[in-house]
Amino acid sequence: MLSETKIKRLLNNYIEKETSFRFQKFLGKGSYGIAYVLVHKETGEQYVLKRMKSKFKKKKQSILKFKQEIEMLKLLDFPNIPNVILEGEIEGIPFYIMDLIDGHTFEQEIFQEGKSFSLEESFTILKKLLDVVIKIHDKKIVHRDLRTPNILIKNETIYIIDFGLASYITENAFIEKINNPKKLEDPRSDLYFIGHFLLFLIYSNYSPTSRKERSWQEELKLPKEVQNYIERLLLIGPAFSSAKEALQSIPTFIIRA
Ligand SMILES: Nc1ncnc2c1ncn2[C@@H]1O[C@H](COP(=O)(O)OP(=O)(O)OP(=O)(O)O)[C@@H](O)[C@H]1O
Repeated sequence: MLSETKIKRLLNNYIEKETSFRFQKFLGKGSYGIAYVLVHKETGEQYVLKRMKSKFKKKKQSILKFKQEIEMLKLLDFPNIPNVILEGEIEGIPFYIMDLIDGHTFEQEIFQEGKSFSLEESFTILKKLLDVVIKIHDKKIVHRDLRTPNILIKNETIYIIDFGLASYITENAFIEKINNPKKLEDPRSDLYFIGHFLLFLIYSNYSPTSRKERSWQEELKLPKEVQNYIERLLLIGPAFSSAKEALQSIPTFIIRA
């Protein structure tokens, strides 16, 4: 079997000899892939290399899924999504090089930096996020993993990474899998995740007043329009039909002009 150490060495040799990049450091490991930071030999700019884990080498479905991630990133050729610079395969292990987004994930912002966001700031971020998500849905793609570690901010601009769980939008998916919104091949899967993301932002500014377990509605005591809005994202209330509708329905009093 091809070990992770051997594939790392082969990939290292290939990158060093055949491309304009060199390995700099390990970045992180997910369930399917491993990511490294590369440096461009001439410009000194940093990039990210992501490769499939070698244990999936014989799994056709995993290889197809990994290649689909690359195909989607190439389709999403706008600035809020990392650009694919190069793609390839070593010993049957697909990999690709993309732009490094030199910002912070919202997981870092909230849980490491201890940042808190007011209701107005949370909705300003939501608005920017929906603008990007509308463009993704326009390409018939749904991300399906819009959580705080996959949404980044850099100089007030929002970026989305990790399309490992993304799918193409399927007609009628909403009716069929309404009970499992995370897996929906429908824009409303993203809206459901965005509802949770928005709650993380709002909770960053909340200090518990009681030890009792209470629902977010009871704890946050948000204005009724805001609560209804979040309930619609979370599919507790009537679902928005699209990210565009969710954007247009943001309660106007929250964001100052
Ligand atoms: N283009 C990028 N720019 C900056 N950081 C990135 C970029 N792509 C990935 N990362 C970071 O690299 C780390 C690993 O990412 P990767 O997508 O491989 O794993 P993951 O998010 O844990 O997911 P998966 O389980 O889907 O493989 C994460 O900490 C992520 O924030």
